[in-house]
Order: sequence, then C-alpha cells, then structure tokens
Amino acid sequence: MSDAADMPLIETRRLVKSFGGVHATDTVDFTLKKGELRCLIGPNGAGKSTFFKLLTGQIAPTSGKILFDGDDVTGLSSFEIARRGIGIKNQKPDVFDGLSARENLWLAAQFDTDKKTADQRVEKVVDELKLASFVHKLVGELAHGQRQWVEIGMVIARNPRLILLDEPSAGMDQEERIRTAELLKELNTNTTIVVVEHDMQFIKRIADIVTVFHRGKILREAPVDVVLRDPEVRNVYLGRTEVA
Ligand SMILES: Nc1ncnc2c1ncn2[C@@H]1O[C@H](COP(=O)(O)OP(=O)(O)OP(=O)(O)O)[C@@H](O)[C@H]1O
Repeated sequence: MSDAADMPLIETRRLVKSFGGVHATDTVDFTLKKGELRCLIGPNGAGKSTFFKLLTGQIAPTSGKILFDGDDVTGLSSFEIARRGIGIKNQKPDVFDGLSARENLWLAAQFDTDKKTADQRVEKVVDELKLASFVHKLVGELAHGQRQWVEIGMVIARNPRLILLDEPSAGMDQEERIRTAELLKELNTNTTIVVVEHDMQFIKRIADIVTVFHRGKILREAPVDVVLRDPEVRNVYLGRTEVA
C-alpha cells in the first residue's frame, strides 16, 4: 500500500498554455509529492512564471489538467484555488506600501476566516519569520529584503498547503539570501514548497530535486548536483560550462 506521504500534492497532465503561436507551457507532466521543497529553474522565457500562473488560476490553460490533492482544479478561479490551499508570491510586488507590515499580513490572513483566527495567524507568522522588529512600520519604508519577507509572510498567513514562490531572493544581499534560504527550509518542515530561482548558490542551499524548464517543456528533473553538472542544462540555461 502506498504511503500518504508519497501521494502527489499537485500534478499536471499534458498541460499547455499558448499565447498566439508561443507555447509558454508545452504538454507539461509535473508531479510534486507532499513535503517536497522543489526548485524550478530555466532561462528567461522558459515558462516558469506562466506555469505558476496556471497552477494558481491566474490564467486558464489552453489544454490539459491540473490536480491538487487528487481533485481536478483545472479552470477554477484564483480565489477558489487559494481557498483550497495554494498560495503564491508572484514576481510583481503585491503589497500596500501605505499600510504597515502587520496590516498587510492581517489583510492576507483574514481572506477566508474570522478576525480572531486572522489575529492568531498574524502573530504566528510574525514569530515564525522573525518580523517583530519592523512589523509596525509602513511597508513603503522597509528595506527590500524586509518587504520580501513580509510578502512571504502574507502567503503563509493564508495558511496554504502548497507555497509557490517566484524569485523570493531577487534583489536581496548575501546575508538576506542566506536568511531566506534558512527560512524556506524551516517552512518546509510542515509545508510543501516550489521555488523559481535564478541564483544557483541559493538553489544549492535549499534544493533537493530540481526541475529544469526549457521552451515550455521539462528538460530535466534530478537532484541539484546532477542537474548542475548536466551539459545540456548548462548549455540551455547557463550558456557556459562552469556553474557557480
Ligand atoms: N501574457 C502573455 N502574452 C504573450 N506571451 C506571453 C505572456 N506571458 C508569457 N508570455 C510568453 O511566454 C513565454 C514564457 O514566459 P514566462 O514569463 O513564463 O517565462 P519565465 O521562465 O518565467 O521567464 P523569466 O525567468 O524571465 O521570468 C515567453 O516567451 C513569454 O514572452
């Protein structure tokens, strides 16, 4: 009998998204087990963000299926998908600069629950992400790394079962990247996570299995060290023979 931990949390079957003649996602069969921390890499335009938008209902697929925890969620609205437990931090900031970090977290937390539970969720996130020293400040006044953590906090405040993060360490300095990598590993002890990233050092810190996208398709899926040694991956993704 298969262990529940081996059950896929999310699965796509021959998933396609076309924009005119461009197949941004091209017959993708993707499977992620509960408890994984997966990294998606690939060159600019490989289809990573489009794939995330499909998984979260921000755009509808041209064809194919998306299953979440065994249920067909293809074509559901982004609100309904969020309600079922998929949270996303997009590349584009999704915060209110004129509100404090705590208010932003609270707005995220209350989307599907009552005030008391939202308050509890906010306190938990502040504690888990160590935001206490700046949670009272306006988001517009925060340093870049702090804003990114608030945004990650807003995803967590919705209590998702699957977290998708599109370039969470973009624009961070080295110290902030290390802290973010540690934070993701901690979060992964009880939540399944998929991270799109370009920074190889960051990927090496967090990744177990890496999925490589190229021209809308999955080119490789293997442990991080295998992927980073793969000549074809180096060729299409890195465009050089040495990996940092
Ligand atoms: N709304 C859209 N309309 C037309 N083409 C689009 C649209 N969104 C994405 N594309 C195209 O789909 C392809 C995949 O883009 P996508 O943004 O998913 O790549 P990516 O791997 O996330 O790239 P990056 O690493 O630069 O963020 C690209 O050719 C892009 O130009």
